[in-house]
Amino acid sequence: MSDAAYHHDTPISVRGLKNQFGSTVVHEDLDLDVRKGEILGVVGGSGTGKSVLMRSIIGLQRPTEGEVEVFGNSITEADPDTEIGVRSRWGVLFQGGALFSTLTVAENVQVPLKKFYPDIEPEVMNEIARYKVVMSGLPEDAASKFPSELSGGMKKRAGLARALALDPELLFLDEPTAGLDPIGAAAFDDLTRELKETLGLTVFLITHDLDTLYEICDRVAVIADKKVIAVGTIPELLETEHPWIQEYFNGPRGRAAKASQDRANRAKTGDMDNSARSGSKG
Ligand SMILES: Nc1ncnc2c1ncn2[C@@H]1O[C@H](COP(=O)(O)OP(=O)(O)OP(=O)(O)O)[C@@H](O)[C@H]1O
Repeated sequence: MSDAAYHHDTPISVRGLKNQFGSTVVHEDLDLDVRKGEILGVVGGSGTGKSVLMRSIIGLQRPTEGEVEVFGNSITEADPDTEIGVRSRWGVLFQGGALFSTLTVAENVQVPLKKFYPDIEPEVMNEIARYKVVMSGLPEDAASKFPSELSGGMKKRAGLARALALDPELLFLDEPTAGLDPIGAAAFDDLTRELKETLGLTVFLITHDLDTLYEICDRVAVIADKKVIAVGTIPELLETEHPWIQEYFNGPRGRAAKASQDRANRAKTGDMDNSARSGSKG
């Protein structure tokens, strides 16, 4: 494949990544490609460095070694201008939403707009913010509320509205369903899938939620032993012998999530009307 075609099909490419904090090596020789238009689930035990990987990709964490490219631009060696250009092409939902508590939801959504397009008229800013709020499944009146007035699920949606502010091509979600009840989590999964389909987004999604993996992820990358040890569809992953993968997907929670998806698939084809979420949370 030519370089240009590769970058077009592979918006994120990580090669030989190393991250070390003091004497603790979190990543060593980690490689990962994210394909255009996919939802890639990223899993791994606690502390395996999923968030550090995401921070390395979006340029918040300078790696000890290795190369990260986003849309063919080096993040690791970016000069400040390219970095800014690339940054406007992605949106990030951090763990817990990370909203500014002294700003309303609409003002939170406007933070990236003001940073990248400071000359937009205030009325247009307000209009865009309202549109993103509704697109994220919040009632329109949520725009004027403060984060403290929102439920956990609404805060996630507000964080998502902010992540969508700049019409990104790439969306980073760090444990979006953590702390949501099973119905709220399923609704958030549906929204993620809908946004991917309607906006053509590529999604990098860190999760412990097996239902999310089964329901919406096109492929799953597994982090263990400081690397991405496997990446593929869940059936492909199950063919590998790695004990962590086997325990994760074939353990009781993994089996419950699979059974729940099988039921949902049968319901879709009319066999049975039961699409209950397994409720398994990591
Ligand atoms: N800025 C930092 N300074 C020192 N150590 C750090 C820093 N950031 C992360 N770490 C360490 O790197 C390791 C990986 O952290 P990270 O938050 O990426 O894990 P994770 O896989 O996202 O975990 P979890 O599933 O629990 O959220 C942890 O041991 C953490 O303490």
